[in-house]
Amino acid sequence: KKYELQLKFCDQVLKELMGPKNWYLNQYFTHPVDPVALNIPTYFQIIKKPMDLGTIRNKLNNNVYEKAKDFEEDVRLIFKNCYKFNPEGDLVNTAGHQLEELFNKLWAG
Ligand SMILES: Cc1ccc(Nc2c(-c3ccc(O)cc3)nc3c(C)cccn23)cc1
Repeated sequence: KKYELQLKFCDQVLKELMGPKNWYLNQYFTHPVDPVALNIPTYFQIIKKPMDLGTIRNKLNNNVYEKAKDFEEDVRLIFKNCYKFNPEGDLVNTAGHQLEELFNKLWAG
């Protein structure tokens, strides 16, 4: 009840981030990174706390987040992981920066 309104806003923001309009950016972040499928065997040695938009969707649906701040932390973890693994200038790194810009705009309300 207490943070219901905050979490409704999170849902709205997530819908936009994951929406088809932004597929060219979110396509890399909608599912957990699969190191086997992507042939990046070292991923879990580099990234200790994997996160993705699909996992966030599940956590939001299952009321795992108590408040908006917890949701925001997970979203920003996606970008942090992306920049740590994908070198500046790479396709996925650039997509991460652009999705982060969109998130910052949406988050500012
Ligand atoms: C050899 C190689 C190099 C880079 C990548 N990056 C990458 C990532 C990725 C996303 C978030 C993240 O924290 C790390 C990686 N997701 C993808 C996808 C879905 C397709 C192609 C490349 N992708 C994959 C393989």
